[in-house]
Amino acid sequence: ISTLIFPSNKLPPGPPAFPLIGNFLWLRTSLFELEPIIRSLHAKFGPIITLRFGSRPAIFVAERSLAFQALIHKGAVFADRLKVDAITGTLFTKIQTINSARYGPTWRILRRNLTSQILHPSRVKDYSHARNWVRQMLANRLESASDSGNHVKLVQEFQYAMFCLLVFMCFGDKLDQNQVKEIERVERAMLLNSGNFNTLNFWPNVTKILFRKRWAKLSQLRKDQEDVLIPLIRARKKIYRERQSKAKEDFENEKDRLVLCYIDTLLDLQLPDGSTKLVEEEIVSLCNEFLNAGTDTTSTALEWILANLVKYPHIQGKLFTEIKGVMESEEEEEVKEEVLQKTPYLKAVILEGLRRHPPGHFVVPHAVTEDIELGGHVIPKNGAINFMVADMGWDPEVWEDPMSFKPERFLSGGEGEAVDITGSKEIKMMPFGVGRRICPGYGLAMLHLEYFVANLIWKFEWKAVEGDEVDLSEKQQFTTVMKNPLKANLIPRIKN
Ligand code: HEM
Repeated sequence: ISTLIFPSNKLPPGPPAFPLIGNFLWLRTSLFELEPIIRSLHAKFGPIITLRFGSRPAIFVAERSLAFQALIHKGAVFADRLKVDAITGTLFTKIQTINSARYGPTWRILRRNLTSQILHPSRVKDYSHARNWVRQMLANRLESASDSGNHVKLVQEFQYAMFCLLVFMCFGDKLDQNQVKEIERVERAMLLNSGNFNTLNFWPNVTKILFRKRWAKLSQLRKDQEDVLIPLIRARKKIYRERQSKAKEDFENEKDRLVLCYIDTLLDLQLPDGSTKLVEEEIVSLCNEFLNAGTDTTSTALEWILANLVKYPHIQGKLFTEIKGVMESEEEEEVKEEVLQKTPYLKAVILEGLRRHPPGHFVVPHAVTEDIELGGHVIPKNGAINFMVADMGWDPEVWEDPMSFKPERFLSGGEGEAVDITGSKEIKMMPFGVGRRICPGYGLAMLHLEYFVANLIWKFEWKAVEGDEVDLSEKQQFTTVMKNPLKANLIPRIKN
């Protein structure tokens, strides 16, 4: 229908579409596989192109100024998501998640709850003891593995550490290792299979017959998640309600002192219609989002950053010297969060990691609330709009020798000095997206990256394994990860 309203010459240009099935490219499952093809189509057709996936046009924007016009100037129009897809519509509850909610009152309430109750800097500070606990645990696990001469799968250790942290913030308590592993298992199973399920969204009535087994697996994975998370939600709800009834009169005061976890904030959340509260299945979906959004992305970034520090020992040396300069003594075990404001080189290393290796090479697809013009073309309401995050951070017009890892570019006099990653004045890089849908967790993510990189470098000297040099090739696995996972020799620096 949109083709009738908008003749295809008004849409951004692209390869011709086949009737009915659309561009054959949709048959490929992951955007990552399409990335080089999309890049070559940009070279041919320009910075904004259209591909057809099924009946829906997919627009790809590769230029920083166009992304700025869309996400900042016309931000309110470009902040929507596409209508609930078949998978979420069939299996999950109507609310879904912040990420998938349409731009409107429900999205606003869910997002504001997360940002003001959990991700607010004062609340984040309340969880510093949890970060210290996870730091110790990670360091111990890495140390005992390196003592035994085994090369641990570092990225799995990072994932587990981030999971412990996010589980703590979600459920308000340390869970034992088995419980955390169980949550990690059901969450990762869904995440790693998500690529296989994408095809189910095309003509669900047909795929329900053609891909019966895939649909059954999807239902099973969702059921596994509910089986693991619902008992934890109920247990926390009991604690929260008991405290509520015990201290009825001064509950409000107690609430101020109580460190709220994500579940607590969801239990009494009022939805826009004023009366309804979230049901358990909806809370499960929001927990899934919280746990997944903050673990895989951060552990992927950690692996890329440490890989570069192993590959370039002079950068690691410079970083260690900076950290040493802010520590009170060489025996001090923890690089405390308070000193992280005094480490500009550390920040430069993290930013360079996110620029050169953004965990997501595309933002989550956006949609527009109404048909709108961009770059002389029409962006239609039924289209999915993708922004090429990696390409923005590799633009040679901004970044000198963009594919090299050079943290110095973020220091005084460099092209990235005082870069604003929220892109509110100009987009130079956008690892967290920009505008109204910008990742609400970016402050927490930056803190986690700075804290863990600083502590891991303070604790160990990271050296390449002889004959097994660091390989920076990429592969897609929900995020863009190292094709050959990082291996390193970890030599403890501090003798306790
Ligand atoms: C290095 C770590 C992280 C990276 C690179 C990252 C990146 C992103 C990106 C690119 C988006 C999509 C933006 C868009 O659609 O335009 C996003 C959305 C989101 N992220 Fe993150 N993220 C990270 C960590 C976190 C953390 C720690 C949390 C929370 C605990 C989080 C929660 C979310 C949520 C809820 C959304 C959906 C926002 C919305 O649609 O309004 N992320 N993130």
